[in-house]
Amino acid sequence: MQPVISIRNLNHYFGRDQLRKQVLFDVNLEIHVGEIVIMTGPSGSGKTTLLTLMGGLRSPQSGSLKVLGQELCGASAAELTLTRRHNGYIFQSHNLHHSLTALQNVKMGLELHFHLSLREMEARSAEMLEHVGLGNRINYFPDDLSGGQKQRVAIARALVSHPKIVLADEPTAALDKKSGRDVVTLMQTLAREQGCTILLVTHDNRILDIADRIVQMEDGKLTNDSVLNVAA
Ligand SMILES: Nc1ncnc2c1ncn2[C@@H]1O[C@H](COP(=O)(O)OP(=O)(O)OP(=O)(O)O)[C@@H](O)[C@H]1O
Repeated sequence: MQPVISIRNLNHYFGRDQLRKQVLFDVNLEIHVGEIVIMTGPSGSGKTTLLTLMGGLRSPQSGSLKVLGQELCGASAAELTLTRRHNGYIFQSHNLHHSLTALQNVKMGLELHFHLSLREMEARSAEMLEHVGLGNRINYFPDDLSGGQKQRVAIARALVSHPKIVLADEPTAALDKKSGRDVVTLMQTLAREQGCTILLVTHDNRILDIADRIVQMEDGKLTNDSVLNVAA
């Protein structure tokens, strides 16, 4: 079966001329449908850069990076935008809109899905909030929710459109041990239900066991790729 993400000889540079600095070196990686892959590595090793390239949030410069069969290296802005629509994103600081309720925040995850009516969007968003255990908080604003609850709203927003790929950057960094654990277990359950693929960047050793595979980044290079839950 074709990998969901296929990366070959990917290099990436920031800056120009004398300030040009290489941050990714000859990265090769394949991620398959339904896999949960965790990427770890020291600060500044290039994890977020790689994640944003895979998500179509920045343009790959050299090598090959295919997402769902689409080559992103040399892709147009319109093609990158299309790629972004296949993805759900979850970030460290949840990025919720403070002036919108939980329901309105989740509904934003459906706004590019033009075939749905407003009523359908609201119904699906409410159902998703129910699913993440916040059925009784749908009209709360983010400031009235705990850190773990906010992150669950962010998960609901990322998954409400049933994306094929979920990219998560340090989703537990701002959470205590129990909330962090709850959040990743929830991501794992939803991903299994929806058959989506997760790539999760983390420094949090407490959640490594949810991964099928752990890849290690060091100084812009992938140094290790270990398969864990072979039988899972
Ligand atoms: N927009 C940018 N312009 C210039 N350099 C950048 C930019 N973004 C990242 N870098 C540099 O690229 C390298 C990799 O950064 P990146 O954020 O990908 O690392 P990381 O492994 O995600 O780090 P952390 O774990 O601290 O988030 C670092 O040296 C960083 O300073």
